Amino acid sequence: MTDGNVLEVQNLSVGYTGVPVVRNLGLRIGRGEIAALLGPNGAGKTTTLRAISRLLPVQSGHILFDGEPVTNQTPQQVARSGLIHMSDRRGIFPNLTVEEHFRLRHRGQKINRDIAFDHFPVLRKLAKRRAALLSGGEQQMLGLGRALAREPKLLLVDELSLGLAPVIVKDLLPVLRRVVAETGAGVLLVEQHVQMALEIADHGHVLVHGDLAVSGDARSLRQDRKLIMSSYLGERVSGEPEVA
Ligand SMILES: Nc1ncnc2c1ncn2[C@@H]1O[C@H](COP(=O)(O)OP(=O)(O)OP(=O)(O)O)[C@@H](O)[C@H]1O
Repeated sequence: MTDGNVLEVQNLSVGYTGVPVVRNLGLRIGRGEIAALLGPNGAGKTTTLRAISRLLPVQSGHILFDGEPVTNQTPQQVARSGLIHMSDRRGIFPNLTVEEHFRLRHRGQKINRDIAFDHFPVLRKLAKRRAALLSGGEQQMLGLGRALAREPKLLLVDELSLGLAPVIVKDLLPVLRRVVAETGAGVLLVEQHVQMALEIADHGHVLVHGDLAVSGDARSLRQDRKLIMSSYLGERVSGEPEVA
């Protein structure tokens, strides 16, 4: 394993039909690190993930994955190099069994089912069950298990918690901590549960209306709820937030 950043985003602007919704974004993720990308609805979090996994064209700026510029690469190329995007749609096929999900290739890649089953032993027991009959939490384990089974160097996770009870999310998030510790992968996590995300992340970034409002280490951000809240509300966040 070499030192350095698994992801470096420099001055990234990206959007739709030529109109940027994220502007001049900069962030880095080192090997074995988790970064939480936070912010209110419509801030541009999903758009940022889609640009990094090359699903959206970049308007300006650079994306370096594992030290290599990937701004001109396709989603297939970056996925083959280990940049795995778990979208909020989860990649679940209701009529396929759990086991069949691991026989599907993803963008031509083989999937190592045992990695998923080791992280989520319950999936082994549910191997013959159709995905449509799984609970929301089990489906999310399947989606995350499938992403992990592709042995990511960088994993982008969009709203793992979508539609799930907080207690289930609390069980799922620590798996990411274990994965980065064991494999040296990096994770960029978009999450609505701010405190939970900051508990497992190393760094936090708050995006508001497409601009980075706050960046810092997760522990400090966790202790500064006022700063996070005022940034979500689009208030002044440089220096001391103005809190009544
Ligand atoms: N396909 C699209 N075409 C045009 N505009 C879009 C498209 N997808 C998203 N947008 C707009 O881009 C902006 C950012 O959306 P994005 O989904 O990235 O935000 P988000 O921070 O992920 O929010 P949420 O938490 O609600 O998912 C929003 O104003 C949204 O309406």
